[in-house]
Amino acid sequence: MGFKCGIVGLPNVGKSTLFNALTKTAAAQAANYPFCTIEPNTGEVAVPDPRLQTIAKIGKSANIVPTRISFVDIAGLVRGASKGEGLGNQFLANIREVDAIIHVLRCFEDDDITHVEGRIDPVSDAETVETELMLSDLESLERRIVQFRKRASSKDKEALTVLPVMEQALALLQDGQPVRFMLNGISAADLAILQDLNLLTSKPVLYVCNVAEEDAATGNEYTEAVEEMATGQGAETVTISAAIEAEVAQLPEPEAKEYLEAMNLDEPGLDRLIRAGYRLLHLITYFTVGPKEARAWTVERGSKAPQAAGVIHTDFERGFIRAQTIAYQDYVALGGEVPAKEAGKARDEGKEYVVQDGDIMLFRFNT
Ligand SMILES: Nc1ncnc2c1ncn2[C@@H]1O[C@H](COP(=O)(O)OP(=O)(O)OP(=O)(O)O)[C@@H](O)[C@H]1O
Repeated sequence: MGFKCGIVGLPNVGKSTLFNALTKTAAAQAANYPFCTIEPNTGEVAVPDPRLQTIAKIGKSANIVPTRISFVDIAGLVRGASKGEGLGNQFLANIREVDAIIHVLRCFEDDDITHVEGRIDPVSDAETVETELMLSDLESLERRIVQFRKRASSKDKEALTVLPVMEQALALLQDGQPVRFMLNGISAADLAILQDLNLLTSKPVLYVCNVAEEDAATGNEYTEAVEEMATGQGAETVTISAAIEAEVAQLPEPEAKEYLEAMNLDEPGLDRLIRAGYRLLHLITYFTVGPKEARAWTVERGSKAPQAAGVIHTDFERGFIRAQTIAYQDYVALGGEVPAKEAGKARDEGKEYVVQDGDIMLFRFNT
């Protein structure tokens, strides 16, 4: 399916270090040099989900197959990017292709690592990046809206439905606010229109505070400032030390655990980040369980059973008849498929069933 989170931020804030850790590869070079990430690098990562181990144990599955999402390491942005400064245009084009934004903010001090603006101030950095995105959206929307206004005045049906959404987005941008602020409570129809406009600031955002090793468990004054800003926007924040994560990612399991314990961390920050990215993309997981494998599958929140079946195979969607569905809690509490069936907890769901996070599903279909 390919749901993508783009890793965005000023140069030298730790984007590539984080991306490397995420994908456990050296594919994206980390170096103390602005613009070292020139081509966008995309990596797929497994979504950590402890429920998968639990159901695999109950279902006596030989293999565990997690679901995956993609991260894209995007070149650093500088002030003026919307006017083509730095790698401006390329940066903006790359953001256009992702579904959500992981905005990395430098919350660590290190005199050896250049800060493009010469001082550590993550809130101001966030504003710099956001301003460039808003300027780019403003320019593209102002250009496009002229046509729509003309068409709407001659009662063009499409223009009449699209224009109010455009006007609302434009008003926000002119007021110095990102378009995502209109997502709260938006109707499904307007959301579809907004998504078609593909504005940079309409994408959901998650802030990552990249801190020094010693602040990984506790955060610091910078992360507090970022949290306050994020809370005001209704956005999530994840505090992580990209430098530690890059090291942990290289270690074998037992050593990684010891290292994390020594740092007072109960799990890799990356696991928290991946799960937060998954939520940001409005994704949920359903499971299939059998002797061969226990497997997690990704669907968008609100998907119906046939769409979920289609993630496994298009034939499953085309020939969908029904889905035997067991809630995760029931599957675990009752001890598997057979006892769940005996207890009447295996429901037969039809085409209109909206899949719930954690459902254990078995599809019946005609080919
Ligand atoms: N939490 C951290 N603590 C200390 N140093 C860090 C931390 N995270 C990253 N660094 C260091 O900061 C430098 C810049 O990191 P990196 O190359 O990942 O930045 P970037 O945002 O990808 O930059 P660019 O946009 O220029 O590619 C590297 O030397 C990296 O090791």
